[in-house]
Amino acid sequence: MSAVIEIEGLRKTFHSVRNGRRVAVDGFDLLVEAGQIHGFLGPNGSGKTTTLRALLGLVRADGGRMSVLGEPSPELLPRVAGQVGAIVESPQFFGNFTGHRTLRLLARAGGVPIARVDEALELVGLRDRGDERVKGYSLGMKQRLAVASALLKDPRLLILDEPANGLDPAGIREMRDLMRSLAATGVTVLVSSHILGEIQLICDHVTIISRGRRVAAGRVDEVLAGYDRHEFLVRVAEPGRAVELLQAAELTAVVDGEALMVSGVSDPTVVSRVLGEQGLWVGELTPLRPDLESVFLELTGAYEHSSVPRQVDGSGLPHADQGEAVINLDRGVDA
Ligand SMILES: Nc1ncnc2c1ncn2[C@@H]1O[C@H](COP(=O)(O)OP(=O)(O)OP(=O)(O)O)[C@@H](O)[C@H]1O
Repeated sequence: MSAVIEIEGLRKTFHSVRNGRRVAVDGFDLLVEAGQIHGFLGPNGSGKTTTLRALLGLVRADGGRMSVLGEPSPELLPRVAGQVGAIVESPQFFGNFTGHRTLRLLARAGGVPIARVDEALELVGLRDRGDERVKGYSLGMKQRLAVASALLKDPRLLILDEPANGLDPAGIREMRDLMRSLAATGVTVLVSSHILGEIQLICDHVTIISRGRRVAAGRVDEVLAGYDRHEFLVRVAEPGRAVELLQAAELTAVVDGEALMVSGVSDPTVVSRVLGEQGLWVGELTPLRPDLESVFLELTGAYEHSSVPRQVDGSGLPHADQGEAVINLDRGVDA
């Protein structure tokens, strides 16, 4: 797989008279490969937006190397900007313009064929509503119009910062379906979010950031597997006696309410055999798999209170000595 985004050792500190010195990104690494739907997860203020803005040349990084589609970013980002769609700040649209007119203007400004407007509206499911004024759109429709604007260029890479923000469950579902259908067409998607369930449903890969540092990265199932304690919830008639029997069989078991928890179990049939042999019949034996939320809380919650978050091993991250892509968001570069 080829790298679509590579970030290595990104650093950014903001200085202001009021807040003093604030380290937003502290040696952060990110690798997004072609075809991935990559979730970029982190608590509020952990550095997600700053990372994306630095990647796109909207804020000047203090250190580190970045590339987009093989071009060093932000220096050579313009070379690939036409292949990158990004929504890093919620775009503002004129309420009195229709969705179609909005995209026509953007297409003209960006040198994109007007025929692409209908295609983009189709892709985000707004083809039938394109002639309505934007002020009548729901928030979810406005978000989809924003995605359509990023799709005008027919990008190979789509970067979305918190696209589900402010959406109701139906809007979130629409956004999820949209990302899936885009990925099915071969677009690589990097999506930042703090809505963990969504990331778990949509993304195949994830990078978790805490206090400006990467604390986990990889395939979602592999990241989760790393936190699997092989725990099972067991229901039997006599939990106290069951715990004694399991402990005697050298298993780790504790009473948990009316059930018991057994951990470190590689083969759950051992649990039912040990108990069954003593006449205790197992009524339920449920594996307790970690979800992204528990992993996220463990990684970010715990480290929020430690002095320095652990930086995960950056192995597998090639040095970013190639190029990048830039997005025209009509913004200046923050110092
Ligand atoms: N322009 C700025 N000036 C000063 N500090 C900033 C600026 N932009 C971001 N920060 C600070 O940098 C840190 C990281 O912010 P950032 O917006 O990148 O986080 P985030 O993960 O995107 O958060 P959220 O999910 O709340 O958007 C925060 O402490 C924030 O206050």
